[in-house]
Amino acid sequence: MNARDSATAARPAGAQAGALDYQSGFGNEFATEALPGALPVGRNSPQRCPYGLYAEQISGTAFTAPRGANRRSWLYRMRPAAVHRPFARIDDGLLSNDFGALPTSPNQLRWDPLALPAAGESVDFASGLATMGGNGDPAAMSGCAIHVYRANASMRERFFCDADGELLLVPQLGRLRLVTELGRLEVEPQEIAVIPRGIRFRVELPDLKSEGGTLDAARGYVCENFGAPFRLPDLGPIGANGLANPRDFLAPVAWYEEREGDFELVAKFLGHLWAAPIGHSPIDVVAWHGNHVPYKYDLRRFNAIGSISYDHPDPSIFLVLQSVSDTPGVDAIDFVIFPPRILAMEDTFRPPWFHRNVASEFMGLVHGAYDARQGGFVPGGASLHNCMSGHGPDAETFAKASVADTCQPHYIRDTMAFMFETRLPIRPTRFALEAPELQRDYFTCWQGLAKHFNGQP
Ligand SMILES: O=C(O)Cc1cc(O)ccc1O
Ligand SMILES: [Fe+2]
Repeated sequence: MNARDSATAARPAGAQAGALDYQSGFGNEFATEALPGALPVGRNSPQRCPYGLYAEQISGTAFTAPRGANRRSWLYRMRPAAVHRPFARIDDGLLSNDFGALPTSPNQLRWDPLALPAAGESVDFASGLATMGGNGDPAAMSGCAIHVYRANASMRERFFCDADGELLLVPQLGRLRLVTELGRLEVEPQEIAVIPRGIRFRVELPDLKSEGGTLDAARGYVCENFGAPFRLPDLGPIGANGLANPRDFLAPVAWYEEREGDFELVAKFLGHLWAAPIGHSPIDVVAWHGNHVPYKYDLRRFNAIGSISYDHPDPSIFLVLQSVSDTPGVDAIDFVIFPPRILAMEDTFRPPWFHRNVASEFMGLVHGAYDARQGGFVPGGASLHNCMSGHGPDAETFAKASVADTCQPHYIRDTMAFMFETRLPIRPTRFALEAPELQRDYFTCWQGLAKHFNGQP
């Protein structure tokens, strides 16, 4: 096997080995080259590209999508993406888009952190994906699947790509180093990454003991978005700044590896996994430009906006990214976070209110504790409150918050919960419903909410 990469070939003077470079801004028209002059100037497809590279376009939206929503990138690479042997079906493992396999109940559901791979088995990111639930259909390009990944091996000879949707990755345990066609990104817990539909990548796990770190395995959550690519929401009366600010989104710079060998390209297509032999690394893009790009975002940079008078606002105030549906004002998916913040509302029951929503809520916890439910929801765990399922603070939280001093600010520190909130109900998979981690007694957290009504005002 012959191997070379662009960090060793073209590291700028003074750049630290291992530290990655990024370009900043959400949805920008980026331009980057790992070798000087590799990016054609003034046209996308010259008769002969510099360095003998091939020009290739990848589109993420319809060619005719309005300019503000249009996503595509031009890649200048050693071999076109077409160069691989035919794909054949492989075992889907715990990945599934069969969302109707078991009846979806209206019950509140919650899971303990999902078990990490056993020491004896080698599981990489692609084979460690387990689907918790989802809705819609990748063939209809609408809806989403919600997965967890549990992995204890880096991908080096295997590459993954998802034709069914873009991948929103939420690491909870251990960093991910995403080596993509467009360059490299490193994300740690409390950061997220988005890999656009179709982009090929492999995942290294730098925190594993086998890689010089301290962990036996990595774990995190994934929202696989079959529909319109995630975008930043409009801010309305909030103004020109706030929530997730565009400049905090980071895209990679061009980076390539020149490797030949007996590699495998795994593709997710129409809900199933396929694999093709490939004789070279597809991470061979020397230069690119465009806006169909992977990106990362540090959730700790989120500018949380809330009530400074009274009442607990709707959680849409914590919207990071949205995937819009065909109905104006109704998102197919909202990615919402519950970051550290200061509660100042006076004469208010400050935690989330009791509620039933038309949208469906899958929640995960990356760090710390969640203010609405004191016990049982722990980092790496998950909950699902589907359309119209009643939920809210547990009995313990209700008791405390009902007598709290609301003349004092309350500092919520050390927390990072998130929600994949979807327009359609989320149907849990067989894996999720039969998992030993499913908390069969979850409903009991509300049973202590006694009747206090006594006919007196
Ligand atoms: O159910 C939850 O804990 C999430 C949530 C939080 C909030 O502040 C308001 C509504 C809501 O669904
Ligand atoms: Fe909720």
